Amino acid sequence: MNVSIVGATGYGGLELIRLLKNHPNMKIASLHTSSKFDRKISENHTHLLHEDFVLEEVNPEKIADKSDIVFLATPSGVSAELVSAFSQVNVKVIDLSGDLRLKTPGEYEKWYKKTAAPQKIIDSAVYGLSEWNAQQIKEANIIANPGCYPTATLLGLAPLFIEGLATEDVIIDAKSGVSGAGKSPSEMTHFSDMNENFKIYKVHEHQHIPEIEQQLSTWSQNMQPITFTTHLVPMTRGIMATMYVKVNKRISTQELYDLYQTSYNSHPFVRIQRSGQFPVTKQVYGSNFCDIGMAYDERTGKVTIVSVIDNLVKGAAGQAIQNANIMMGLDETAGLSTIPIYP
Ligand SMILES: NC(=O)C1=CN([C@@H]2O[C@H](COP(=O)(O)OP(=O)(O)OC[C@H]3O[C@@H](n4cnc5c(N)ncnc54)[C@H](OP(=O)(O)O)[C@@H]3O)[C@@H](O)[C@H]2O)C=CC1
Ligand SMILES: CC(=O)N[C@@H](CCC(=O)OP(=O)(O)O)C(=O)O
Repeated sequence: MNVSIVGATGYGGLELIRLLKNHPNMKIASLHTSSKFDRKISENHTHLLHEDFVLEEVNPEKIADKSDIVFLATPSGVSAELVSAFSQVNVKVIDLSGDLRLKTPGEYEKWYKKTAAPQKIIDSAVYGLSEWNAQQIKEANIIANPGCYPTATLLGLAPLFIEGLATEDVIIDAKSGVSGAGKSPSEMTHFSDMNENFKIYKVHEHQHIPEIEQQLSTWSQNMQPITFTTHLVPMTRGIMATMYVKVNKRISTQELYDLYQTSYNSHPFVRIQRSGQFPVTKQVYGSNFCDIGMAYDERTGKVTIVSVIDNLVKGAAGQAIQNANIMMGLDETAGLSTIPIYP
């Protein structure tokens, strides 16, 4: 089947190209951006030196003529505008931005400070947390691919919430590599400001707070606001979310491990660390894995959970392809079974 990528020159789009190159059932039919039309993608991205793709402008009808699926790897605000046109032609949409994730347009406008997509489109978009929403993803025409931090966080919290063990006291302390901020340089990501530095940012105002709360509230009736902080660390890729959850009964670390193993044993991209051990970001680098470790603290009655992903793969392009596989009835691992890059 054929696919097109809008936003192909961005970090998420380039990662889609890298992964789709080895996909056994999907072929890239066209690449699109808002600039550099008719130029080869390799002109600016020399790692693609021998790839012949020529960049095109965005024309939904022409894209639908060529492709079965379009990936929108565009900044927030863009797909809210584009998606209506795509919904009127015969093509499935996977949106990597935050535009279609929040079910209430007012919430989107409050956190993203942009105009929301039409309610009808938001209603029809399925939240693409692959491991927990596969049934709906199979039937969807529009997927809202989860954010990078929410992917790591929600996969790490799901078993505790679904099992009814979590209480209202949830703290999520998350860190990201700089590619999470996209390709445009800014003061925050400038090398000399970033190198040998460690920064907290968007305190109490990160746009992923409502996304995480929205999904947690589908698993738990008495959801309370979460504490969620984000940090930028001097590495290119990788997210680590360290989570602290007060549980409503004593549970051993071995029992927790058994719960997580059972929850994820049919999900090839979630790997549970040996009991009492914790993952590092490098063990998932360049791969679609989410690795999780956890332990119970007898002194506080809290569980510490650590979840790591590559923000550009499981946090963006990889999960988008996993969702495309599920939507199209393919093996969910198709094109994604690469081993992480190490060292
Ligand atoms: N980076 C990450 O780790 C993650 C990103 N995301 C989300 O995925 C989306 C893409 O992120 P990322 O790749 O990092 O962003 P980048 O800023 O790196 O890339 C954005 C891309 O969108 C294109 N673009 C911008 N405006 C338009 C437009 N009006 N029409 C068509 N194309 C347009 C740009 O093209 P050009 O400049 O060539 O015109 C560029 O190719 C964002 O919404 C982001 O929040 C989600 C999870 C993780
Ligand atoms: C390191 C870094 O800056 N990361 C970005 C993640 C952006 C993102 O993925 O945002 P949406 O998917 O919600 O558009 C951030 O914290 O805003």
